[in-house]
Amino acid sequence: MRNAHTVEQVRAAEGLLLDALPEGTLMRRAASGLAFAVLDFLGGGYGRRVLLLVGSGDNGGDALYAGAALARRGAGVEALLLGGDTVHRRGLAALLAEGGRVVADVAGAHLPDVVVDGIVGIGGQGGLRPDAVAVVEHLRGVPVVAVDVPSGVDVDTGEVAGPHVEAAVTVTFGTHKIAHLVDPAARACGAVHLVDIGLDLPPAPVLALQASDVAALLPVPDAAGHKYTRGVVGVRAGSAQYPGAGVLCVSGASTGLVGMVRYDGGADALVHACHPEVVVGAGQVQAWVVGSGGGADAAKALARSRADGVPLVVDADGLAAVDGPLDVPALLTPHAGELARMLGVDRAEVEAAPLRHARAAAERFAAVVLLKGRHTLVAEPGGRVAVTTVAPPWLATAGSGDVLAGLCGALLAAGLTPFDAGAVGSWLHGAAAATAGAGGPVTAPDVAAAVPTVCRALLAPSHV
Ligand SMILES: NC(=O)C1=CN([C@@H]2O[C@H](COP(=O)(O)OP(=O)(O)OC[C@H]3O[C@@H](n4cnc5c(N)ncnc54)[C@H](OP(=O)(O)O)[C@@H]3O)[C@@H](O)[C@H]2O)[C@@H](O)CC1
Ligand SMILES: Nc1ncnc2c1ncn2[C@@H]1O[C@H](COP(=O)(O)OP(=O)(O)O)[C@@H](O)[C@H]1O
Ligand SMILES: [K+]
Repeated sequence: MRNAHTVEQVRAAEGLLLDALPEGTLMRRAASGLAFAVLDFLGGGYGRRVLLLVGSGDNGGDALYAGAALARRGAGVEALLLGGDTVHRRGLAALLAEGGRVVADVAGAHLPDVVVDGIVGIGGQGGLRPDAVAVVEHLRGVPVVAVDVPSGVDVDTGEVAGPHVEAAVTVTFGTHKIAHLVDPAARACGAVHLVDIGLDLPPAPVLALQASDVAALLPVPDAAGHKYTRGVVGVRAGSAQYPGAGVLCVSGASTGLVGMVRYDGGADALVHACHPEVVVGAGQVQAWVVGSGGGADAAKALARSRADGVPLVVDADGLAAVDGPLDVPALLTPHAGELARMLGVDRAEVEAAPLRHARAAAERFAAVVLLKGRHTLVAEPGGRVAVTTVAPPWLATAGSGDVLAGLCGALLAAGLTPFDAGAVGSWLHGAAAATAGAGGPVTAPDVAAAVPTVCRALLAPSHV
C-alpha cells in the first residue's frame, strides 16, 4: 500500500520523534536521502553543476544540507536564497564549509545540470510568490529535483493555485503526501522517491493500492463452491441507440471473476451474439450495473435495480437519475463532466479540484464515488480515498468506461465492498490496459480481454 498522509499527521509524527532523537537527526536523514537521489539522477557528482533554490524554512534547510553533501562529492553547488533574510543558518554554514556558494540571481548565469527546489515544502501557503515565479520561469527546461513537494502545489488537496514547480523527481520524507497521488499536483511531481526517516504514522486518508494489495482482495473461488456461490452480476446497460455500450459493459463483467453474468438491457440480441455465456433476462443477482449507454431507459433501469435492494454500480446515463442519497450500497462511476453535472458545477472546477469534488459527491449521494481520470479517485463517505495510478494514457478511449463499470459490478457481486470494488476494479482496468497495450494503443475490448491475464499474474506465488 502506498499511504498519503496530511500535513497535520506528518507534523504530529515528527513532533513525537523530535522529542526522542538528538537535534537535527530527521533533517540529516532527509538531506542524505535527497543527496543520494540527486546523485542518482545526475549519474554522479563530480563536475556536475547544481543550483539550489532555498526558501526560508526547513525545506530550504534540506536543500542546503544535501547541497553540502553534493559539494563534498565534487559537484559545483550554488544556492539562490529566496527567503529574504531568513534562511536555515546551519544548513547554509554546512554548504559554505564544503565550498558551495551563494549567488544573488540566476539571470545571465550558465544554466545548471539540475535545480534542487527547496523553496517551500509542507509549510507552504498559497502558490509560488512572484520572485520565485520569475526564477522558476527563467530556469524552465532545466530538470528539477523537488524537495518533499514541487513548490507551489497545495500539499493536502492536490490543487494548484497558479504557477508552480514542475519536477522530474520529487524526493519526499517519512510518507507520501496527498499531492503526490492526486492530480493536478501529482502531474507536477515526476517520479516520487520516498526516503524513510522513521516516522510512526496513523492510518492514511488517501492511499494507492499496489499489486500485492490487489492480489489480497481478488475474489477467488472456493474449492467446494459453485457458480452461484461465486456471485451473479446483472447488467442493465446498452440500448437500441447505444448497443455497443451494453456489449462492452458485459465484457467487463464477464472476465471470469463471478460465477455468472445476467443481461437485462436493451441490446440483448447483440450481447447474446457477442457473449454466449451470458444469461439474458431479469433474475436474481448479487449486484446490478446500471446506466452505461442506457439512454432514456437508464432512469427506469435504476429504479428497478434499486428496488432489488442489492449493491449497485451506476454509470453514465444512470448518473443523471441519481438525485439524492442512495439507500443501497452503491458505487457511482462518473468522469469529470458527469460529476460536474451531478454537483451543478463546471467541468473545469471538478478538474481543478477532483479530490474535493469526489469527496463532496460521496457525502451528498451516500455512495462511493469513482471519479475517472488519469489518476482515478475512489472516495467513500467519511473521506477515505483510494487513488489508481497505474493506467496508461492510452486508456482514454471510447467505451473503456463501460468496461470498467462491468468489471466493478462483477467485483461487487463477488462480495467486495463498493470501496474495494472501485479500488480493485480501477486498478485491474488500468493494469489490463497497460498489459494489452504494452506501451502502445488499446481499444476497450482489448482492456476487457486482458483482465484474466492481469489476475493470473497477481495470483502467481510471487504476489501472494
Ligand atoms: N516534517 C518532517 O517530518 C520533516 C520535515 N522536513 C522538511 O521540512 C519541511 C517543512 O519545513 P517548514 O515547516 O520549515 O516549512 P517550509 O515548507 O520550509 O516553509 C516554511 C516557510 O516558507 C514560507 N512560505 C510559506 N508559503 C510560501 C510560499 N508559497 N512561497 C514561498 N515561501 C513560503 C513561510 O515563511 P514566510 O516567508 O511566510 O515568513 C514558511 O514559514 C518539509 O517540507 C521537509 O522538507 C525534513 O527536514 C525532515 C522531516
Ligand atoms: N489521461 C489518462 N490516463 C489514464 N487513463 C485515463 C486518462 N484519461 C481517461 N482515462 C481513463 O479512461 C477511461 C474512460 O472512461 P469514460 O470517459 O467513461 O469513457 P467511455 O464513456 O467512452 O466509456 C476511464 O477509466 C478513465 O479513468
Ligand atoms: K519544495
